[in-house]
Amino acid sequence: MARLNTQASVTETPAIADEPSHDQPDDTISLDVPVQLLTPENSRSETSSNNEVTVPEEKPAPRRRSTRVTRASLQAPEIPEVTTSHIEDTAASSSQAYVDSLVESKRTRSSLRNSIAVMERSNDMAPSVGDNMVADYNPQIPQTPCSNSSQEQHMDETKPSTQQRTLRTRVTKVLSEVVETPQSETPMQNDSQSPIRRSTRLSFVSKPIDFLERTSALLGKRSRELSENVKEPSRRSSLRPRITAPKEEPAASIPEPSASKKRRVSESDVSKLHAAEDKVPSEEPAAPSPPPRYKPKRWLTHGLYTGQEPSNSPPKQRRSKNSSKTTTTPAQRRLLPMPMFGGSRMIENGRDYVLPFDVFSPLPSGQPKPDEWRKTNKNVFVGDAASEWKANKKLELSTCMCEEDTGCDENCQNRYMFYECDSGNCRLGPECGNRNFSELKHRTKAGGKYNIGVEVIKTSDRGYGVRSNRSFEPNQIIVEYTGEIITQFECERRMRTVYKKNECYYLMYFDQNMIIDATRGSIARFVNHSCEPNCRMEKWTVAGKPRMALFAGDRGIMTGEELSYDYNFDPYSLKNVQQCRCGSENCRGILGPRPKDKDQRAKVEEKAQAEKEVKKPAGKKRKLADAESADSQKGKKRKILNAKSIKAGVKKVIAKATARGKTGSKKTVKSATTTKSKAKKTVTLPKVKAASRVKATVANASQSKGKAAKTKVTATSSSKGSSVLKRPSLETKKKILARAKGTGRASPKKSPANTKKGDAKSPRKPAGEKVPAKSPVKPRVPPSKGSVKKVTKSVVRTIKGKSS
Ligand SMILES: C[S@@+](CC[C@H](N)C(=O)[O-])C[C@H]1O[C@@H](n2cnc3c(N)ncnc32)[C@H](O)[C@@H]1O
Repeated sequence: MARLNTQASVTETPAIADEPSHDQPDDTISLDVPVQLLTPENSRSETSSNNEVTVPEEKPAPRRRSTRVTRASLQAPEIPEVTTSHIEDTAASSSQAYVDSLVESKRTRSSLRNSIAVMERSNDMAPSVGDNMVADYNPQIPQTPCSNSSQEQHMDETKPSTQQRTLRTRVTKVLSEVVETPQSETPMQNDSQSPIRRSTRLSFVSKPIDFLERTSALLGKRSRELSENVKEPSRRSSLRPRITAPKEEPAASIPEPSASKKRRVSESDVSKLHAAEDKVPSEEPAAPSPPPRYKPKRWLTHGLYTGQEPSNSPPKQRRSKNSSKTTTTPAQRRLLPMPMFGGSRMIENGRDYVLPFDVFSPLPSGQPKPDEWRKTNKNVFVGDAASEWKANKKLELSTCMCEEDTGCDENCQNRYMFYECDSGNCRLGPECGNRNFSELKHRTKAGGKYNIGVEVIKTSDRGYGVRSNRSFEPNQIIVEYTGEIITQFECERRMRTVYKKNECYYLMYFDQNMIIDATRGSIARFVNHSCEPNCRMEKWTVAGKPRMALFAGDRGIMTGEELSYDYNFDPYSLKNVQQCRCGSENCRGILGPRPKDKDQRAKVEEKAQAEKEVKKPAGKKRKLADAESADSQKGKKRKILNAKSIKAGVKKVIAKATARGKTGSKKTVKSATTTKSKAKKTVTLPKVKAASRVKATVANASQSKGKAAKTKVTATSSSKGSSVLKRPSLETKKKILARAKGTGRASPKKSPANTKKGDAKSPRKPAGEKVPAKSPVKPRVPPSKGSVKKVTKSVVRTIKGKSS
C-alpha cells in the first residue's frame, strides 16, 4: 500500500515557494509517494496525469507528480511564469474555502450530500488551483484507464476539463486508499460473513478531506496556521496510522475491505473516521519518515588470498601442535597454498605442488575392488587370544617429562618408547605432538576420502595395492593395521586349513607371540612391499594396548602415490622366496632381505629368476601365470613347523643368544635347522635378538661415553630404510636410561623382544611385529610360548639387575 507522506511535502514547501519548481524536481519526485506501484492498468492513467501536470494551472502542485515525471517535463517551455505569491494567494483562498466547508461538515456530521455540496462550493470559490476538478467533476464518467487515455487525445481542446478529471482521478485514488487502509487493519477484515459492498460514494465523501490535506501541504505554514485555528485534520502527517487505530472502531461498523473494488461506506463510517482523526492530538510532532530499509551493503572480509599466508612449511594438522614449533613459527594455514607459494616451497624444499585429490586424480575412480575382503577397523581377539593376552599382559607404563615449551618432540620419552601420549601419561594436552592414533581417530570419525586418505587400487603386476588420496606429512600416521589377533596355534591351524591354497597371506607378528591376521582387517593389508618404501609399519602402545599403523616416511606422501613399506619379509624357506616387483633402483629382487650367505643368495636369485620365467611367460598375463604356478606347486605342500621342531629350534637359539648376550658380542641370532624339513630355515627370533639388544643398550648406557657413541654409530650405520621418526639424541637416551635406572620406572619395560633388527635408530622397535609375516609362505614361527616367556623374563631380570 502506498503511503501519503504529507509531512515530507510540508517540509519541502518553503523551498518551492522560494525557487522555481523546476529547480527541485528531484526533491519533489522523491517525496511524493501517493500512488500505488505502477501496474499495466494504472500506468496509463499515470501517464495521462503526468502529462497534464505540465499545464500551467498545475504548477503549484508539482509534488503530486509521480516519480516518473521527468525533469524535462517540468521545464516545459509552455509553462507560464507563475509567481510564488500568486500560488500562495490562490491556493490559500481555495483551501480556506475547503477548510471552512469541511469544518462545517464535520461539525454538523453532515451527510454525503453535504460533502458533495462542499466540493461544489469550493470549486466555485477557488477556480485556479486544482479546483476545476471539482467544478468539472462528473461522476458519470468512469475513471478507467481507457477513459483516461481517451482523454489524453483531446487534451489540447479540453484542457480545463482534463485537469479536473485528472485531479479528480487522483483524489478518488487517494480517497480509495484512505478508506481501504483502515479497513484492512480493522478486526472486521476477516469477517467473511459480511458481504462486500462497495460504493463510489465514499470517494465523494473523502474528497474534501483529501483536498484539504493537499492544500495544507501546498501552503505550508499558512495552511498550518489555518488548520490550527480550525483544528482541522489536515495536520496529519500520514493517513495510515490514525485511521487504522482500531480502538474507536466497532468491528461491525466497517465493512470488509477489498483490494480491487470500492465499498459502500455509510455516513456513520465516515463520521467515525473523522472522529478518530480528531482524537489524535493535533500537536503531535510529525514522525520523521522512516529511513529506507535497504540492506546494508556488506563488504567481503575474505578474499582470494585469505588464509594463504606464505609459508615454507607443508600444511599441518594436529601434529603441528608441537609447542616448540607453534611458538616460533606463525600459524599454519589450513588451505593449500596458492601456486606462487607452492612454487617457492618447491624451489626451497624440492617438493612439488600437488593439487587436491579431488581435482587431480591420477587414476580414474571405480577401481576394481577386492572380492574377499572382510573389513574391520578394530583389532579383534579371536579364540584363546584374549585370555592369553590378559594372562600375559605386562604392566607397561611410561610417563613423558616434556615441558610445554618443547612439547612432545623427538626427545619425548614416550615417543622414544613408542608409547602414545594421552591424558594419563602426558600433561601437555593438545600441545603434545605425540598423539598419532588420536589424530587418526579424528580423521576416521570425520570420514570422507580426504580424511581417510587412502584407497585400494589394482596394480598391474602385484595384485591390489593402496594409494593416497591426499598428501601426508613426513612421519604422519596414515592408516592402522588391524585384524584378528590370533595365537600362534590358531595361526598354524589356519595356515594348514583355511589358507592352504592362498597365495597371499595377511599375517603379521604383533605382540606377545600373537599374530594379526588381516584377512579380515583394515585396508592396510593391501599395502605392497617395496625395497625403497615411502612408508613404514610401526607398533605403538596406545592406552596400554599395542597397535600397529602405517606411517609416512621421511619424504612424506603426495596425492596419488602408491603406499609401500619394507616387509622385511622372512621367506622362511627358499621355496617361498618371491620375486619383488617394486621397480625401485635398489630392488633386492626378492621379497625380504637379501641373504648374506653367498650360496644362499645364488640360490635365491636362481629361484627368483625361475619364478620370473614361470610367472611371466611371454604374452601371458600375471594372473594366468600365477594360476599355472599355483598348479605346478600342487601337491607340494609347504611344511609347517610342528610344535616339537619349533621348540627344539628355539631352545638352541636361546642357548646361543644367552651365551652371546653375556659376552656382549653379536646381537642377532639366526638360523635354526628343523629336523623334519631338510630345507634350511631362516628363523628370526626377534625376542631373543631384542633381548640382546636391550642388554647391550643398557650396558652401553652405563659405560663410558665413547662406547655409547660407538654403539650409536653402529646402530645408525646398520639402519636400512628404517624408521624416519627422529629418535632422541644420545644424551637424551642416556638421560632416559639414567632416569629409568634411578627411579626404577616401569617405562623402559616394554618388551625387549620387540626390538627390530636393523632398525638402529629406534633400538626398541619391535622387530618381530614389524616384520610382516604376510606372504604366500608360512608366517614366521616364533619360539614356543614357554620358551619365549622364559627368555623375556630373564632379559627383564637382567635389566633390573644391571640397573640396581
Ligand atoms: C599383504 S599382500 C599385499 C596385497 C596384495 N597385493 C593383494 O593383492 O592382496 C602381500 C602380497 O602381495 C604381493 N606383493 C606385495 N608386494 C610385492 C612386490 N613388491 N612384488 C611382488 N609382489 C608383491 C605378494 O604376492 C605378497 O605376498
